[in-house]
Amino acid sequence: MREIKIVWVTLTLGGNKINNPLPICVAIPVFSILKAKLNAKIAVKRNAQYIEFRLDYYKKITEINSSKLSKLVKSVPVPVILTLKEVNEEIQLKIPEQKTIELIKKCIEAKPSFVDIETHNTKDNLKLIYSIAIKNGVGVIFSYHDFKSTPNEQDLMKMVSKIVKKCPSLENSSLNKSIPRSILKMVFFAQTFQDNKTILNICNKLDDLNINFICFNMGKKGLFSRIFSITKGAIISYAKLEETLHTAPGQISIKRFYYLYKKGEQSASKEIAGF
Ligand SMILES: O=C1C[C@@](O)(C(=O)O)C[C@@H](O)[C@@H]1O
Repeated sequence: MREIKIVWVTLTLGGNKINNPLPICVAIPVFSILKAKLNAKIAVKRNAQYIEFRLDYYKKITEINSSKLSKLVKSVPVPVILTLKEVNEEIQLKIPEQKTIELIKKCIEAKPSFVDIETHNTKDNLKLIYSIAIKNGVGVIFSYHDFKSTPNEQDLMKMVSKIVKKCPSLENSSLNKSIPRSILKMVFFAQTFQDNKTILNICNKLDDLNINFICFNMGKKGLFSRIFSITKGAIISYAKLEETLHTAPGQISIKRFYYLYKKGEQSASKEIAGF
């Protein structure tokens, strides 16, 4: 029975089986520094390989300093990603682009493994952040989010080449794949289960291009690609710590991520597909 399950995953995905631990990043909304540190520690105990601190949830975000940020960075023994979204509808937050850039500079001073910046920022700002980050030994994740839909494969590939041109460092990201300094992250919203297939095909293409990438679907119907993009070359996928701590639609807990990844059988796929 067990063998059948494993064969099913291989046949369905045609990808690589990832051995334990899975490259999961647990995204932690930072409501308070103390709580965020505690939650990050729990996530690491549950086998998180990366921790993302979402600073846009912090009430006094505009006053945050690099000593507080460095407390977050040092709180766990795994690579830390510091980021903030300029618009967070959940808590009605909107930060102007220039302020976001200032805050990301502060994040870099705290020396995380990565900062994560949205690709809709100007090319000059993306270049500026990348050059400061690299001087400080910090990697950059260039993020694109679509919270409504998943474009078709052709449009997605057009989008990839546009973003790669805007963030030129991505073109060279393959030079040192073992120490990624520059990662392309593209996250979409699945309206149908078919959108997962589109995204997994894009993962294959990005892998062929030797780009360090993260790519999956948000939303309930996007669970399949969230879980299995890592078998298609995506270097990280995202989960939450527990129910109340979500930072995006369709996130599941790290425990459930492991459970569904390991289950990998047809019944699981039905569940993942939201049938
Ligand atoms: O980009 C991502 C992925 C994410 O949107 C998710 O769907 O899990 C969660 C965000 O916190 C993170 O920055």
